[in-house]
Amino acid sequence: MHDLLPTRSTLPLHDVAASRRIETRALTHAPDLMERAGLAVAKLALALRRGDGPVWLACGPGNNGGDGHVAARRLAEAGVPVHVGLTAPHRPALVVDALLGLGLNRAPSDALLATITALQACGAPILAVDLPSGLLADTGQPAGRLAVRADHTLTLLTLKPGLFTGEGRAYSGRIWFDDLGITPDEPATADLLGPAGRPERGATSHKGSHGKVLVIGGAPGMQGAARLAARAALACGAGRVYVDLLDQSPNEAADTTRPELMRGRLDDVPQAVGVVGCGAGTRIAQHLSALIRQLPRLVLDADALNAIAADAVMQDALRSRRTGSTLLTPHPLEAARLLAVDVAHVQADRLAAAQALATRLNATVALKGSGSVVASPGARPAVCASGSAALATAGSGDVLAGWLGGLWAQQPDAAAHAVACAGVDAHGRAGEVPGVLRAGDLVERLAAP
Ligand SMILES: NC(=O)C1=CN([C@@H]2O[C@H](COP(=O)(O)OP(=O)(O)OC[C@H]3O[C@@H](n4cnc5c(N)ncnc54)[C@H](O)[C@@H]3O)[C@@H](O)[C@H]2O)[C@@H](O)CC1
Repeated sequence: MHDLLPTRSTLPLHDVAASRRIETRALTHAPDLMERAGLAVAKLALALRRGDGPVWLACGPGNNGGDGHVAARRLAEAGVPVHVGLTAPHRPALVVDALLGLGLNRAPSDALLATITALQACGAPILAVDLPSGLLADTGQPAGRLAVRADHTLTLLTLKPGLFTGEGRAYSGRIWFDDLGITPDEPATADLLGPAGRPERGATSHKGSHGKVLVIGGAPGMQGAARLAARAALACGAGRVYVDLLDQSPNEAADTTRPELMRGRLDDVPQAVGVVGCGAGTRIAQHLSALIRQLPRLVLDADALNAIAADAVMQDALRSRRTGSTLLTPHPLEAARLLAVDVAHVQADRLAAAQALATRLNATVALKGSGSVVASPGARPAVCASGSAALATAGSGDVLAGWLGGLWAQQPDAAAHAVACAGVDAHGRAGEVPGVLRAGDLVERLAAP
């Protein structure tokens, strides 16, 4: 059993169907799985309980509840007072939520909601078994109006996508994992991203070795967005970064506080990685067709995505680009516009929405938000477990787009999917601070070795 985040390597995620298949096969040679699960829960409960009161184990009707009963027996054997039931004991030292796990298949009944409310109100820390009860394992959405908000979740046998995307991080608390001694014999449904190294900088390399980025955006009043993207591309290590501001005479400096940045246009650097759309407003629409046609590698963000959502011809142009050469970085509302659905639909199943968009536009999609999803046509999707609410701030998306452009410039042979996975994870890790992170400071944190 170990504390899972931050991840140290890329790990497999398995959805409910895959987890069930793994479990069924494992049971043929390890029939004591539930004993192993219950023991793991008891061990963690011992470490987490606060005070001498009883450990309250709220056990549901299925095997999740079964894990809870085994844990209760193990705790009692260790001399720990336990209370098994659906109503709260006096001053519990810990609550073990073993109401529902993988088997959740409908909105919780009123009776179940009452228990969830009681365990939430009793004041003790909550340890959820496998999943917080009421949270859907595949999507990270509550099945009804309430799910348990756990302080800790010990997930068993497999890692479920819903712990890491959608609302998963808000409900799961600190995530622990015990594989119960079983190696999954089933392909991952998705990857949980681990840290990726930075592009190598050879001892004899020069700026020409590290590629070019062209940032196009910054309409009236929104130049900061394009400048943040450009600074991020520069901080990432791109050899040359050019900015085409849509609100400036070509003779003005790109960014007076960053003299390393240059002015440039598509015709000046036709082979650059394009980072298009940051603070671009509606003006970007008139440039997009040429950019989509000409730039060999393209990161499209913000207003570029909105313009594409509104133009079927542009969508066709995007589809006809070489697979692996386009990277879209929508937030959920932008993804919803591109898919012609509402945001709730996107958030209800972020993995599915990102995959649908990737297929529809023949592009890699980095769907932002808690548990960013990277999806590409024909590739296994990835979920990013890093990041925090500190990133919920103006400009952090511009920084991501620029960072992705900078990474790609240095790895001309990389497909968009690999670039997106590396960049999204690095951005998330740099954003793991308490409080709020200003986007300019995020660039510096990303750049730090
Ligand atoms: N079988 C085994 O040996 C193992 C089981 N494990 C545990 O087993 C769990 C899965 O067990 P189950 O498949 O029995 O599923 P659950 O225990 O999650 O729940 C299944 C039961 O809950 C009911 N239910 C579903 N949604 C409900 C709702 N909204 N309101 C009220 N009742 C609802 C179902 O009708 C069914 O009776 C895993 O999450 C994990 O905790 C793991 O520990 C691995 C080992």
